[in-house]
Amino acid sequence: MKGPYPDIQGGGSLLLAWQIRNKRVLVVGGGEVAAGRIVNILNADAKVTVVSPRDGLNDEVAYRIEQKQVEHVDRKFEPSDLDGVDMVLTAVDDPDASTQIWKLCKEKKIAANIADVPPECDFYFGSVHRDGPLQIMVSTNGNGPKLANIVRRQIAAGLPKNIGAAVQRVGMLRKKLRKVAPNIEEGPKRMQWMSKVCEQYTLEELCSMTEDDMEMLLGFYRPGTVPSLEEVRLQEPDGAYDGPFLI
Ligand SMILES: C[C@@]1(CC(=O)O)c2cc3[nH]c(cc4nc(cc5[nH]c(cc(n2)[C@H]1CCC(=O)O)[C@@](C)(CC(=O)O)[C@@H]5CCC(=O)O)C(CC(=O)O)=C4CCC(=O)O)c(CCC(=O)O)c3CC(=O)O
Ligand SMILES: NC(=O)C1=CN([C@@H]2O[C@H](COP(=O)(O)OP(=O)(O)OC[C@H]3O[C@@H](n4cnc5c(N)ncnc54)[C@H](O)[C@@H]3O)[C@@H](O)[C@H]2O)C=CC1
Repeated sequence: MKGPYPDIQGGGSLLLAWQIRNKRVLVVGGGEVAAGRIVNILNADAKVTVVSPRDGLNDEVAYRIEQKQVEHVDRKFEPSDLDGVDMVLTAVDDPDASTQIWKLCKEKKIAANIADVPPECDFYFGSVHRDGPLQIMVSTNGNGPKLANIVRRQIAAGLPKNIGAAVQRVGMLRKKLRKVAPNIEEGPKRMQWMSKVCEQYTLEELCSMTEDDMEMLLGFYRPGTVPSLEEVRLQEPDGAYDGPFLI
């Protein structure tokens, strides 16, 4: 019999938003695959070290090194490279080296992605769409990386143009709200109010919210009710809003 709870499908992977900021990531190899990995982890503000002989670097990786976006160790991998490292990504054209690194990572319990050996990966990369603070990742769980890319681009094409900006504005408002209603016991009401703002305002309205609008809106803060943005702006002393009601 079908129960009231979600069915378990199994066989998937756990998609998470890993907070790797300021953690140390070791990239072994400096070719095309490494270049893609480096973009992903720099976008998450990690501290990146690339171990790869200089003559094997592709142009993009060489550029990252030259710009000091990553540190570079100009030689092949050595086990001591794993000291103090939080995550390892290998992208080398040498299966024996990959396997050696994977074994060492297992011993040291360091999470690793071994680009050429899916069964040895603790996690896979996915195809990621990024728009400001919004990220959308598509995974086919190893079945079809190119298809992941195609699905991701299709999803991105269907998104509202200003969705990233709306997310950024909502982030600002949530931060300010926590200052206005900081107490833990206010949590459920605060969350309901925030959900209501997101549902009630259009994306255009969310994007257009200035800091003055936010301060004024929060001045109205009463759990359970959300005034329209028009009402909020009418209260602003600097006449920030000159819509139809001001005539
Ligand atoms: C398992 C996984 C482990 C991992 O690397 O994390 C893995 C493994 C392998 N990929 C291979 C090939 C290709 N990979 C791409 C592209 C991407 N690969 C990515 C992820 C993943 N690749 C993980 C599973 C993700 C999932 O299933 O959803 C993406 C999504 C993310 C990223 O790499 O950052 C990125 C798109 C980025 C974007 O769109 O933005 C292309 C297309 C291209 O290059 O244009 C091709 C050629 C076409 C094809 O094969 O589809 C091969 C060699 C196969 C062989 O030798 O035949 C292996 C090894 C194997 O399968 O044995
Ligand atoms: N997961 C994925 O999305 C994909 C994985 N691959 C696999 O990833 C691997 C790397 O691919 P590419 O970047 O295109 O190769 P590449 O040949 O462009 O680069 C390999 C790099 O590894 C370096 N290297 C080799 N041995 C090393 C060692 N012992 N220590 C440090 N650096 C070392 C080389 O100097 C070079 O910079 C290949 O095995 C390929 O089959 C390929 C395409 C996609």
